[in-house]
Amino acid sequence: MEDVELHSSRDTLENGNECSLVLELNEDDPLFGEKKKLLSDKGFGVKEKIHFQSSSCPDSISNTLGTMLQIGRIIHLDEVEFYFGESETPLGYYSHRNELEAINLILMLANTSLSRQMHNQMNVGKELRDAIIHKIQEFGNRIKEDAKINKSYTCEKEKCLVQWGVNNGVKTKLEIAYVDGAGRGAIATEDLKVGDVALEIPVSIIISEDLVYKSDMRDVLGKIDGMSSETMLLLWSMKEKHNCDLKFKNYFDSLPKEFNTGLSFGVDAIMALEGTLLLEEIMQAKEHLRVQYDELFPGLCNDYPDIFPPEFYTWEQFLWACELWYSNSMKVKFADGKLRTCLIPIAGFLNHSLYPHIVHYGKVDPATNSLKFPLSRPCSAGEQCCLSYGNFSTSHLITFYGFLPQGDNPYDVIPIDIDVGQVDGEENCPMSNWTTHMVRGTWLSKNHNIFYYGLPSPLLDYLRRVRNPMWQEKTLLQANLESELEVLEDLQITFGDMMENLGDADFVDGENTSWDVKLAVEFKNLQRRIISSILTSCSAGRKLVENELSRFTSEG
Ligand SMILES: C[S@@+](CC[C@H](N)C(=O)[O-])C[C@H]1O[C@@H](n2cnc3c(N)ncnc32)[C@H](O)[C@@H]1O
Repeated sequence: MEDVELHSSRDTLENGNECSLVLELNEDDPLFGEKKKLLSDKGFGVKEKIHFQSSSCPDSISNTLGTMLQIGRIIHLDEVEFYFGESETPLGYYSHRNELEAINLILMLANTSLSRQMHNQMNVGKELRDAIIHKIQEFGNRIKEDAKINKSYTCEKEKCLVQWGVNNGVKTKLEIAYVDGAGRGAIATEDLKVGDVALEIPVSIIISEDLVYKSDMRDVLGKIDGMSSETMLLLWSMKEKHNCDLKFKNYFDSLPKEFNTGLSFGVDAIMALEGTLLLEEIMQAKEHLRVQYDELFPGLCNDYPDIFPPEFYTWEQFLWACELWYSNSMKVKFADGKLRTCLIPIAGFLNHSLYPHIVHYGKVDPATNSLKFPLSRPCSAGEQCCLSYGNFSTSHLITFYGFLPQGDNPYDVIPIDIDVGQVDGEENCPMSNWTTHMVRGTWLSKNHNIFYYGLPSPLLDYLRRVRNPMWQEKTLLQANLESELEVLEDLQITFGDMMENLGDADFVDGENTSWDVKLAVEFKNLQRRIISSILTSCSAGRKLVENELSRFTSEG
């Protein structure tokens, strides 16, 4: 899961009856150059001071907010969004995540500004803040998800854990319930507003490397070359889960007996993944873990049987612990500035969503020495409250978390293996910095016109230059249209082959199919849907180009 930090902008205010906020692109942003150019194309600099006045005309605040959002969206673009971003999406914004980040950035600036304002400026600041909150509410209503809660599970172990947490200083506005298709989840017990803290966990109950350093494993593991603190913790948790008297008993008792991630896929599921990159991803991840296990065991059990009892350190238990850490750990930045991978009791019940309520978590508040989970959009009482685990593709979520998220995942990209870097005239190409190329479902793109076709511009520009090094711009010249046709034909061949490799569509018999085969088939169907959308866009694109080309023939 992600550690997210906001440091891309600053705020300021002016004297008099108007306010201003400053939105600034951070110079350390890895996409600084690209974003600077995009901002400039839209008429903005890397540091923009936006003025607004108290006004009886609501349109004025709304227009100012619109301008700030345009800048905020660009500031918060990640690499995938940037790659596909030129034509934005049918949603009118880049992605749900990006939109939520952009609005919350402006809210944070407005709040900070408001806290520093003179009395005569307060109304202006409040007007802006109300408009932002309204915008977030509107956005939230559009993306509301309906999670079905299964009331037949009483969640006794989970209740015990929450009670233990509360006794140890946890503050929560969530209760644990079974959610159809996602195991346990956290449900809001009251209406929660933007900025409300849904859950607060004191550092004292966070499971981090400090516990290993206090254990009898420390000296042995400390002597092993290349031993990471994550592996130490993994080995610690394999033993600790059998320790009935200890502090974290309630936590370990609440964990599933099996995790059902891609790492536990059986042979049938693996075979069902034939033709997909997920097959390779799972096989490589598992091979890596097997090598790691064989390096440590049975050696540690033979040499230190008291510290590493062999019955606790089988391959099956090692895999269980790996799945626990992959699917439940979070990276937390502590007050000392160090980032540690941790298990966090109770917070571990929060499920992932492509439309999350909570995106900024993972940094200990030094004032309270606790980890807070504040809302970036409202959550009504009875609604499941979700996190964003990070900007992950479905293949990553299946391999390490064992689920396929509901909705359109903008990170479901298919990388394209082409030899980059041999194109003449690259210095003239605005997108020449991309060293890898990819595609995703073309339904995610708004622009299906000629020269775009719902496909990413960096890829099309690259392929145009391979075909025609003199290719300059998107003009309806005969030579351009001819190379355009060739590019689309090349793509049709590449993706036609990919579709063929996936074989015929699979069907699952809901009742009799195991969880892993179901997941594998769902993933393969998703791949087919993406590739099919690309093939459809290519043929529609060819028709557009052929139509334009026919004018030359008829004119000639
Ligand atoms: C941090 S735990 C969340 C609590 C978990 N549901 C449980 O019962 O322990 C992460 C696991 O929850 C499940 N999960 C999280 N988000 C999900 C989602 N959107 N859909 C289905 N399963 C999800 C996956 O099994 C994942 O490995």
